[in-house]
Amino acid sequence: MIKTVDLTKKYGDFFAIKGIELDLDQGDVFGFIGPNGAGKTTTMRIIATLLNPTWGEAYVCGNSIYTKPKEIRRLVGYMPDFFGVYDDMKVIEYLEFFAAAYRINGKERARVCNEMLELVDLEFKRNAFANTLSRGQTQRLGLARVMLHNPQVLLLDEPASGLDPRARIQMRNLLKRLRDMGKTIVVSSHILPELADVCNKIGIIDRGVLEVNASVAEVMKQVKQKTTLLVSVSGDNDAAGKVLEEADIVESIESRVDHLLVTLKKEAEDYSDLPTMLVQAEHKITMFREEEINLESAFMALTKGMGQQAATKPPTTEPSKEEG
Ligand SMILES: Nc1ncnc2c1ncn2[C@@H]1O[C@H](COP(=O)(O)OP(=O)(O)OP(=O)(O)O)[C@@H](O)[C@H]1O
Repeated sequence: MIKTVDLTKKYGDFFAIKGIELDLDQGDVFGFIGPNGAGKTTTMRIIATLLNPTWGEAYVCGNSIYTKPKEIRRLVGYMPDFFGVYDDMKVIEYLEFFAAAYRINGKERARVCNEMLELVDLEFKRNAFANTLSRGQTQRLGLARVMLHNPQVLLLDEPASGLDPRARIQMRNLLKRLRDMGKTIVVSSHILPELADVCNKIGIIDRGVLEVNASVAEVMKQVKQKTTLLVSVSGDNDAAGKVLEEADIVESIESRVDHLLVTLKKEAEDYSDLPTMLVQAEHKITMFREEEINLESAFMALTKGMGQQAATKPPTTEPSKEEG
């Protein structure tokens, strides 16, 4: 669906992105994570055919950015991180304006605009002036706009930035809805936890280089150092702890208010003997599960040291030509 090969953009001697290789299938939701200036926008704009790379290739549904940009624009909905809305336009007029630009006419235009307002939960604002919307509502209106021509691919540049927690949740739910519609989505963010439950693949970019590119499950495995189990029994947890201490795979046991925190040795893979040991010692197990990985700390582990080394200063002028 989306493929990039050695995608590189230079400004003078400065590499905004360097050798980016993506391979996304239909229905993939790719969380594109990285600090400010890492190269997320540059990559997305190239895929959207709004910016030429210095070298490398990008394809959307097999169409090359060099030879089939028009086809790509039909297939892609690109939402930039910042976009303006016109001062004197109502929400519905704003959508109708862009629907007309996509040559959606007559009854079809009214139908599509209403459908999009419904999709992003903005029907109640249909007659409000677009410039009076909150940041979250504006972002949702932006999404409605890029969905008007029913693109298969969505490139969303930081759709949740600047939103309060409630609006972030609304945005995340909306992304899930788009995912369930089968869209292929690239969505960028500074932070992994925000995207982890929406995405199936994750890329972490730092100073133009894609440092991590894997499924969410693989990324989690990579950051997971040791397995920790949460265990409790109906009687004396500490007595149960004594039983588990005997197992070779157990590294340490800590007692919490109502459960034990059992950390396994790094090499431990199978811990199915542990509940058996408890049962044989006549303990009744009330809880036995793996502690979920904390996404915040996973992200910190993955991005340790990123963005700290001073990058070569990019020139302030735009030396290469842009189209669109
Ligand atoms: N026209 C330009 N001229 C010179 N340098 C540029 C130009 N556009 C982008 N850059 C540089 O390329 C690098 C990547 O920028 P990009 O906007 O892709 O990062 P980003 O990951 O999207 O960052 P943010 O999260 O802040 O939006 C940055 O160092 C930026 O300053």
